Amino acid sequence: MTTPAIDATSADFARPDRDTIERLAKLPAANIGDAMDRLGVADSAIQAVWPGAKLAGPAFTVWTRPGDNKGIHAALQQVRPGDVIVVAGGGDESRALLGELIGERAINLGVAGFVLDGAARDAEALGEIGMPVFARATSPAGPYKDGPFRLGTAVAFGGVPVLPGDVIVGDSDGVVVIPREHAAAVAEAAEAVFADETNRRQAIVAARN
Ligand SMILES: O=C([O-])CC(=O)C(=O)O
Ligand SMILES: [Mg+2]
Repeated sequence: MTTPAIDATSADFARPDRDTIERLAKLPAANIGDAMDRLGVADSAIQAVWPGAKLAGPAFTVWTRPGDNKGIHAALQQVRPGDVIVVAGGGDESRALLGELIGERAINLGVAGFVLDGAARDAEALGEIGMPVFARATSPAGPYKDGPFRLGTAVAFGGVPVLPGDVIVGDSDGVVVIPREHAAAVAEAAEAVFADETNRRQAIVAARN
């Protein structure tokens, strides 16, 4: 049996409103995780591949055979500006799923960044062009380009379920996933965590002698 490799409707999923995404983008991933009962935090092995990389946006999901990036090329045909491409790559660290060439194409399309349950390469160049990429590893080894893949399905990413349109936030601590239907409530709760921690920190600093 064969199943279709590309779901033509995969870009049509609902996304949270921009205001909610912008509020989440301003918050530390740690505060967002705390606001979700410490759930929704992807495996901490998945980290920014260049220092200072940050991203926030709705998930465009890709499931791929480990080490194969045909699905990422297909996703670039359908992705919308502001989306984060979420690649469930089976945790494979042996082949880089993307590098600076895909990064440059993503800039042309307004993609907010990539989170990979897999590896990346060209990390320094990705930093120079400012394309945020989070990955489990870096490797100079290139990807296969044969498929199979799926776009726009539910995936498991770093041990966390991700549906298309869920919000992905990544910063220097790692990656969190916010369910789309809870995004506004989580933004509000995480803002409260941030305000509380800011106050507590100021009190700690004020007590310093
Ligand atoms: O060759 C590839 O497909 C991955 C890569 O290094 C790039 O996108 O620059
Ligand atoms: Mg390259």
